[in-house]
Amino acid sequence: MGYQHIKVPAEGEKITVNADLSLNVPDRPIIPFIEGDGIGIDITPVMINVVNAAIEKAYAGSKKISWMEIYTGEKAAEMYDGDWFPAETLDAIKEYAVAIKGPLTTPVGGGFRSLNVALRQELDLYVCQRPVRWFEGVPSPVKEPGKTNMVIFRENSEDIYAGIEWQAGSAEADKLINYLQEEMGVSKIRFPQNCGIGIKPVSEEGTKRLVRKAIQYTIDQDLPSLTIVHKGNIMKFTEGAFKNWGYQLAMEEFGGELLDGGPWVKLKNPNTGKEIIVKDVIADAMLQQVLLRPDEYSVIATLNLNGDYLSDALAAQVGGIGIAPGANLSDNVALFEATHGTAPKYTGQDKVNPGSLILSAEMMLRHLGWNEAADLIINGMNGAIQAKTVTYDFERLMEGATLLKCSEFGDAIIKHM
Ligand SMILES: NC(=O)C1=CN([C@@H]2O[C@H](COP(=O)(O)OP(=O)(O)OC[C@H]3O[C@@H](n4cnc5c(N)ncnc54)[C@H](OP(=O)(O)O)[C@@H]3O)[C@@H](O)[C@H]2O)C=CC1
Ligand SMILES: O=C(O)CCC(=O)C(=O)O
Ligand SMILES: [Mg+2]
Repeated sequence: MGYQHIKVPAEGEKITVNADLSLNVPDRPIIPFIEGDGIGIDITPVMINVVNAAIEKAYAGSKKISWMEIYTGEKAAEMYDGDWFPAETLDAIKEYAVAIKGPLTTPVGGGFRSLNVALRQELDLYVCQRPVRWFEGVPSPVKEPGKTNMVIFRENSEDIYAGIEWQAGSAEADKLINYLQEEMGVSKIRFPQNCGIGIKPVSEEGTKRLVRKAIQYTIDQDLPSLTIVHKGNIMKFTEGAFKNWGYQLAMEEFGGELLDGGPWVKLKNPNTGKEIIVKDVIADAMLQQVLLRPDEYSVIATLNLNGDYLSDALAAQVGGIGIAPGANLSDNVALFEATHGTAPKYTGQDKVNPGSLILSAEMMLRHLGWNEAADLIINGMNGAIQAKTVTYDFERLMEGATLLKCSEFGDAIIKHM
């Protein structure tokens, strides 16, 4: 495919996806990357350096990534005459099947909609997978951070988060409010004049495809439980339905049975014969559960907005969003990205922690089956942290630590591989 601004590397081949959704990964795959806005310019080059070093060390030149820059956000707007979201970026991600991105700016309360959400929607990346684990030595506000070891499966395509909303005073908001009042008998809109309004779609199909991935992950990783997190007591037909469909799926597709009459479900891991408990917790209670009894939770399946909140809250328990990785997944495309945003006040200072994006790349390497390189990244991260050579976010909370710049922390990871 010919691109306008994307330069396809001369060397390298495409990753392709088989009918059974497994990947064919050449030894020199072309991997598209979006540098990202704000601190993207600091962390993305460091991530690339660390990944290249890990691959070189693991495979001594027999494998190598051909990086291909693609554009979204501020950099795209400059290159594509004000287009923040060029169509060829989407084409490239689809064509190359695996990509990684830095964070992108989203204006609050107006301006364009989130480019991050748009990427997930346009590519139907319906799973946002965010593992939360503690690295020994990382400073944490909790007493026993090692007890926090969870993987969030956040529904990534539906919910109030999808941005279907109209501004107060707009003709569209007035029309919808009028429709709700006149046609649907709604009398509970407290101040119908000058009232913004949003829509929260949650479907059976959207819920089940997310929960299916979460249960499969629980089975594949031999984990003890899956917790459905929802606010179904209040939003009965969206969040409550998410819970019900989740349990239903566990029973119908995974052979689950009610535990002590329900609603919890137990199912057998077909690989290990061990029991997996599928349970649910209401979202507000979950925020205190994860602090008070973190070791009772393992895999979490939740809706889009809950998952957004829970991701940052859980990340804080293990050291903060500076080391919180993630993946956005469809059945045939994977786009890896950090949990945090553009942290604009730190842009270009070579200061922030590149750990989140590096660990997102570590997930990407496992997705490719390049586990040896992924393991080296984990070794390097452990080594750098245990040597107390860390970026500002950890250094300010650690006794006797050495403050490193963003790029120096990347070098420290490479040194400790
Ligand atoms: N997927 C994406 O691309 C995302 C984009 N965003 C967008 O990013 C912009 C900024 O959002 P904001 O709410 O400030 O959230 P951010 O996640 O960008 O930053 C919030 C705070 O988290 C800490 N932090 C973030 N990244 C790092 C890092 N790499 N290392 C160390 N500390 C870090 C900093 O804390 P401290 O001040 O304590 O040092 C920072 O001020 C918005 O436009 C938002 O929409 C937000 C989330 C995800
Ligand atoms: O798109 C954004 O600006 C925010 C996204 C976000 O916070 C997230 O995905 O965790
Ligand atoms: Mg977020």
